[in-house]
Amino acid sequence: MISAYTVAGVLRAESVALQRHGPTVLMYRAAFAVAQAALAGLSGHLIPGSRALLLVGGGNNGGDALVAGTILRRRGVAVTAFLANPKQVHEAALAQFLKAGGRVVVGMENTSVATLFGRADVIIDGLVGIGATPPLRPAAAALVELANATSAYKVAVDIPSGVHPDTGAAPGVSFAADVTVTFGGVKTGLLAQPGELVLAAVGMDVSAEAVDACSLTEIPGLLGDPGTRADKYSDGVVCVVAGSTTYPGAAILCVGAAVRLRPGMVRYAGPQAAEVVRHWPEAVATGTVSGAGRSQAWVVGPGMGTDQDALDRLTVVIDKPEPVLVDADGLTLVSRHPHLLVSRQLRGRTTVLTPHEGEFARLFPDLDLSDRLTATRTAALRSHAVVVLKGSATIISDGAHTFVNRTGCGWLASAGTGDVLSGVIGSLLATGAPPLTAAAAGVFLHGLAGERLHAAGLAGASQLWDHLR
Ligand SMILES: NC(=O)C1=CN([C@@H]2O[C@H](COP(=O)(O)OP(=O)(O)OC[C@H]3O[C@@H](n4cnc5c(N)ncnc54)[C@H](OP(=O)(O)O)[C@@H]3O)[C@@H](O)[C@H]2O)[C@H](O)CC1
Ligand SMILES: [K+]
Repeated sequence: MISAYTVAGVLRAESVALQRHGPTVLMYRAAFAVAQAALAGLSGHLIPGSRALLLVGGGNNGGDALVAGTILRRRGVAVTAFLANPKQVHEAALAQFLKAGGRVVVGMENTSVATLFGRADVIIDGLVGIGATPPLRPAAAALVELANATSAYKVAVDIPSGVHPDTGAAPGVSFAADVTVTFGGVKTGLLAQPGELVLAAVGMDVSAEAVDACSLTEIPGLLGDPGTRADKYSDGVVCVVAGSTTYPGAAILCVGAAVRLRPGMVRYAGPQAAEVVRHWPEAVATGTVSGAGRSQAWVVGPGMGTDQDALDRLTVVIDKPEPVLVDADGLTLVSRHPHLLVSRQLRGRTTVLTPHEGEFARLFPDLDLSDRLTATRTAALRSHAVVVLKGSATIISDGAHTFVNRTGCGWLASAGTGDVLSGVIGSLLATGAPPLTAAAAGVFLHGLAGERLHAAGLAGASQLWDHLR
């Protein structure tokens, strides 16, 4: 997890840095980092003689690309700059680039455009940075589309063009960066972007501007040391209300994650009690929520179905004073019966909601998911809950603070992994950890477990619990 900054914050820090160092120094440092990323992407190619294509817009982002191209040129790379708008270009950077032997191309009617893009080993996107708002204008969008269709290594300067620097929304076409080299501080809009992220310290101090401080140094403290526990109840009991005759697996997965993450006491309440105990003899299982006994946190919803019986179970859990995590079928039921959440809000009780995008859209139909950061923040403010919007970059927000998780891998979107995540977060909630911390740490650990499994050549939700810690 990393700290991120809005454009307004970066610009405030930048104005101080500009006074101290001057624009040329900042641009050179930025460009140097971009050139390094491009050279790293060219590894495997012979650097002298390899081809770089610069997409150059009219602002400083284009200037950065031209200076990076100048540095590459001096390393023997054949560099061509495509000027999106020849009437507006960073003059000083262009002069240096030409002096170093860079080539300039203007205009899409040029017949060699397709060859130019097709032959490039690396493409550097300096069309727009933080001074522009998407969608891209047609000329820039056309260049991005051409670039995205190639297999060249793609380096974005500061932010992939077409992506909103604050929100990550991409309302039109956007540059499909393999790596983004961003300057001074990570822009909040980058957090939810795929691809590698490199932060280049160009000499500005953004420390006063952090909006989303994402540090998970507290994870070891959350997990605790089993050897120091007074007894099995002392660091919190989680009760899982999940599963049904149709979906027994959800109960096993959810309980399993909780048992493996913090093997204190895990309770289960529901129709799969016998099955749960068969898999997890350490769990205390019962058929009904009312018979479950005291717990410090509740997880409700995975695989429980959406029938009357499920609604009855949900209603009992929702009434609990302890923190409640609602997932999966629980979320579907809440979207049909919104008063259930309102009753928790009115009493100031802690709730964590863990929707994927489909469930989110049912819960908050008016929120625009093309801007996932803002949608999650707004949902959290509106529901007085911690909202975990699952996806390739899971976003966790309580409305005031927002975390974006970058651990994980593609197959974590498969069936059952959400049940494991609920068990993990529920188990952390039972420690008494602040709900935002528990949710963010849970998502982080779950992603890490996925990465470890992937590295071991394995996949599948039921393997995840072995790799949680
Ligand atoms: N933060 C730092 O320390 C450093 C930042 N640098 C780089 O500077 C850019 C920001 O540069 P700026 O000149 O403010 O703006 P941009 O280059 O991002 O964008 C302006 C150009 O984009 C055109 N534009 C605007 N909107 C669109 C659009 N929707 N589609 C296409 N083009 C657009 C705009 O054209 P106008 O006609 O509106 O003028 C400009 O041509 C930052 O991101 C860093 O890369 C420093 O160089 C290093 C230090
Ligand atoms: K860019």
